[in-house]
Amino acid sequence: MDKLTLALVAHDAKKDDMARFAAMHEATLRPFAIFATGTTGARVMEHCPTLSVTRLKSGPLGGDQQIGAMIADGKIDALFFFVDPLSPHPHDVDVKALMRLALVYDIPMALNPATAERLIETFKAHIAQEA
Ligand SMILES: O=C(CO)COP(=O)(O)O
Repeated sequence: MDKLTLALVAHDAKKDDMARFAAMHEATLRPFAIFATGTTGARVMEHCPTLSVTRLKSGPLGGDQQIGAMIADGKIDALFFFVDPLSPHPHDVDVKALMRLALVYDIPMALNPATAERLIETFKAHIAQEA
């Protein structure tokens, strides 16, 4: 089976949650190819030294769009996007475009930690199947 590719993205107020989530599931995430927007990727790598994360541009500078383009190209198998619903974002159109493409291409998308915890369980099953 091909290596699955995951995308990690978090708004500033949710980066602690993303770092915690990635650290808690570091062993599960290790076999996957991981792409992240710039600052999210830096935080994840800080907390998870054994993960290899490809960092794209920061979200407001085009990172969300880069991940969206990867989704459109069929290169992302699941999106973990911890969204802050309480703050305005200068690149809100990009945020919406990223979520929209995940919907258009029907890839699993976790927008909060509660959903991410459930989605990651399905990847544990995938790893077990491969072993
Ligand atoms: O802005 C983002 C998502 O919309 C995330 O970008 P950073 O990970 O670079 O902060």
